[in-house]
Order: sequence, then structure tokens, then C-alpha cells
Amino acid sequence: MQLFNNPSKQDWNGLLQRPYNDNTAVLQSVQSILSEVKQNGDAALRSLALKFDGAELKELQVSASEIEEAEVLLTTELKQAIQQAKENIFTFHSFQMHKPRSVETMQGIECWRKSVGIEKVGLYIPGGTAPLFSTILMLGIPASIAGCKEVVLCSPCNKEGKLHPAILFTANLVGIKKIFKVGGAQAIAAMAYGTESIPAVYKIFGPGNQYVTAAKQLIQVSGVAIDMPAGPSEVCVLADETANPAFIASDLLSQAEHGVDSQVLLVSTSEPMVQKVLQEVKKQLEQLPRKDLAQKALNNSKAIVVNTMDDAIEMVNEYAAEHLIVCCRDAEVIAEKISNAGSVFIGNYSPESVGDYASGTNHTLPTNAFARAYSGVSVDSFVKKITFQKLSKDGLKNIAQTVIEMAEAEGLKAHANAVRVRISEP
Ligand SMILES: NC(=O)c1ccc[n+]([C@@H]2O[C@H](COP(=O)([O-])OP(=O)(O)OC[C@H]3O[C@@H](n4cnc5c(N)ncnc54)[C@H](O)[C@@H]3O)[C@@H](O)[C@H]2O)c1
Ligand SMILES: N[C@H](CO)Cc1c[nH]c[nH+]1
Ligand SMILES: [Zn+2]
Repeated sequence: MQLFNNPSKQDWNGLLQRPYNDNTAVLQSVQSILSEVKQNGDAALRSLALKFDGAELKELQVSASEIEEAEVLLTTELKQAIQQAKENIFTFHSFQMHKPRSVETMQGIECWRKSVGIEKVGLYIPGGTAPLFSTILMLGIPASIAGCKEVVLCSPCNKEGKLHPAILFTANLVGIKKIFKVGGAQAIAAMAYGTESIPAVYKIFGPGNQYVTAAKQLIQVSGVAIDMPAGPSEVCVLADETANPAFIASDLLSQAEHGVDSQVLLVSTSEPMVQKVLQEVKKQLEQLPRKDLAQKALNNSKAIVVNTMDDAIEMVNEYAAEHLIVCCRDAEVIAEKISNAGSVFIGNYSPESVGDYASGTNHTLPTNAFARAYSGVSVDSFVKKITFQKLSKDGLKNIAQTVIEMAEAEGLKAHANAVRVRISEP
């Protein structure tokens, strides 16, 4: 992790760049994967599974017996943990569903809006470097609360052509039956275009590596919606001299261990504090089984010291991190000043890992500064909001002149007539 001391504001933009900003090569190879799947369907999926996952697949869909067998392969403790996480995530997300409320905009004109679940959705569950079964809870629970009728799940298999039992157990727990052993950009293509085995969906959700994220961005031109670009994980920690260096180091490493393309950032007003964190990072890194991955991510990562807390807040807002941890005096007051972040963790006892797994909030979040404009996944992501209106005859009379005036000014006489014909009815 490189240390930068009081960089000038002109240098901020360069400093805050993500490591793999130029994804031209990734986009090109993903484009050819998308075309291959569009043309050759299941056959392309089999050959890409061999190429990227080393697996020779006969059936792409997980069978009912594979799902049943998975349950006995997990410990009771893990099943209980998944169940607890499910309950918290359900509690947080069920509060996001609103009952339609009708508003009378003028006398006799009633308008309302209703949320309707998207009928067919596809969930991508990352599995290249770790089987992220927690992501199934993050996507499957809001999909079920929203009332999505058809849910398709894709995740890459191992060399033996199998999905991790925790993926199968968790999918079954949230009621997902259509599970496919397909990963990477090819999974996104399959859910967008449909193949002989995999049904096409209307919207695709879920995080993934650079290939998966590029594929989600590219398939939008074919009319399929996506949740957001949720690429390689990142965390930014905002800390002053009151923070605990060991806690901060553990948070930075928790996201660095996701993969070589992750980035972590420490922004602080205290150089001595940053030095202590850097020492702690070295110490704690040695204990990690995924030390090599984390080390590569740390090579892309930065610790930045600034003069004032106002500068620090401005910097983290410009960076727009997927996750922001605020470990400062008056952390709650500072958190109120955050305008760009996927999810914020306040104070010394709110490590990001709790949001990754079990506190209740969603961990599928915008990366690569997309938090400036996108929100993380929620029940809203799985619904369309349809507006309705009903006018009485008197209501139409009340608004008639307004509409006729405006329609005629736009030169659209037929629009005006649709009102006139009704109010002139005897
Ligand atoms: N933003 C979020 O909300 C969020 C949440 C969880 C995880 N993540 C991120 O998801 C990512 C998961 O990545 P992963 O790699 O472990 O799993 P993954 O499932 O996203 O990707 C694995 C697949 O990538 C494809 N692939 C690998 N190398 C390729 C190449 N050279 N060309 C084309 N395709 C290739 C293969 O098909 C492989 O099956 C991590 O970066 C993690 O940080 C993000
Ligand atoms: N930190 C990831 C989101 O960027 C989510 C996750 C899943 N498992 C562990 N972490
Ligand atoms: Zn994580």
C-alpha cells in the first residue's frame, strides 16, 4: 500500500483512479464470448466451461438429487449461521416494500403507483475464487419479497463440474430451483439471450469480476436490464487519530482478500495513525490463507493523509467507494456528510464483514465510482413501479381546459379531442 502525504487537489483525480480503469481488452474478449453464446447456445456454454473452469459438463442444470445431497455436506453451525443471516436480511428488506397510496391531485382525479415484481430475473453468484453463497441471500431474498415469479441462478462450477454445497443449500433455502453450472461472461449471455437449457430473463443481477461486469454492461443493448455495475470489491476507511489501527487493518484486508483486482483505500488526517495501520496490515497479512491475492490487491491500494477532516470528507465523496467505514471522533456526524458511497459503516464496532454476511443490509453494491449515481440492490431493484389513474367525469371537466390548452399549443389536436369528446357528451 503506497502512502501519499498531503497531495495537492489537482492530483486527487489521478490518485483516486481504480486499478483497472482501461477495460478495452476485457470488453473485446467479453464481446466475443457473448456472440459465441448467442450463436451456439448450450454448446458454447460447455466449451467455455472447459476453457475457463476446466470442467467437462454434460448437464448444465443442477439436479434435484444434487440439491438434496448438499444439505448433509454442511455443518449444523454453518446452516444455522445462514439461517440467522437470512432472517436479518429478510427483516431489513421486507421494510422496503410499500403499500400503494392514492393521491387526489385535483377533485375527481385519483393517481397511484404500484410495485409489481419483475417476472423473470437472473442471479449471478460469483464462484471463481470463492463460492459466494452469501450473495444468494442478498439477491434471492429481495427477489422473493418483490414477487418475482421465475428466478434463474448461474454460478461457475469447479473442475469436477460441481457447485459448492453451500451454494446449493442456500439457493434451496430461498426457494430457487433453476440452478445452472455456468459462470463468467457466458452466464450473463445465457441469461440475456436464453439457450436450450437456460431461460432468458428480463433483468440480470449480481456481482462478479471484470468479465462478468463488462458482460452485464454490454448485454444492455439487447434490451435486458441490469441492477448496476457491481465489480471487484473495494473499501475506503476514513479514520482520524482516535481510530484503532488493528481494526482498520483488518477491514482493509477483508476486501483485499477478494481478489487481485480489488482496491482498498485509507484516508486519514493523522500520519502516525496511518503508519500504525500499515504495520498492522503487514502483520495481519501473514496470517491469511489468501495472502497472495490480498498482497496483489494491496499493491493497487493507497493510504492518503490530508490536512483537515473537511478535505478527508471531500476526498471520500469524490472516490465514491462501494463500502465506506467511518472510524473517527463524531463518526455519526461525519457519516451524515457522506453523499457518495454504496454502504456506510459507522464507528469502531461496525466492520464491513457484518454487512457482507448478516447484519441485514445488501452487499451487492456499485463499485468503480458508480456509487455517485447508483444505489445498491434492494427490493426496489426487483420491481417495476406502475402508475395508475382514475378520473370521474367531473374530474375530467376540472382538468379539461389545462390539457386542451397545452395539447393545442403543441399542435396535437387529437390529444385535445380525446378530452373534448368526453366533456361535450350530453
Ligand atoms: N460489488 C459487489 O457487490 C461484489 C460482491 C461480491 C463480490 N464481488 C466481486 O466479485 C468478484 C468475483 O470474482 P471471481 O473471479 O472470484 O468469480 P466470478 O464468478 O465473478 O468469475 C469467475 C469466472 O470468470 C471467468 N473468467 C476468468 N478469467 C477469464 C478470462 N481471462 N477471460 C474470460 N473470462 C474469464 C470464468 O468464466 C470464471 O468462471 C470479485 O472481484 C469480488 O470482489 C463484488
Ligand atoms: N464484500 C463483497 C461485496 O463487495 C461481498 C462479500 C461476499 N462474501 C464476502 N464478501
Ligand atoms: Zn467481502
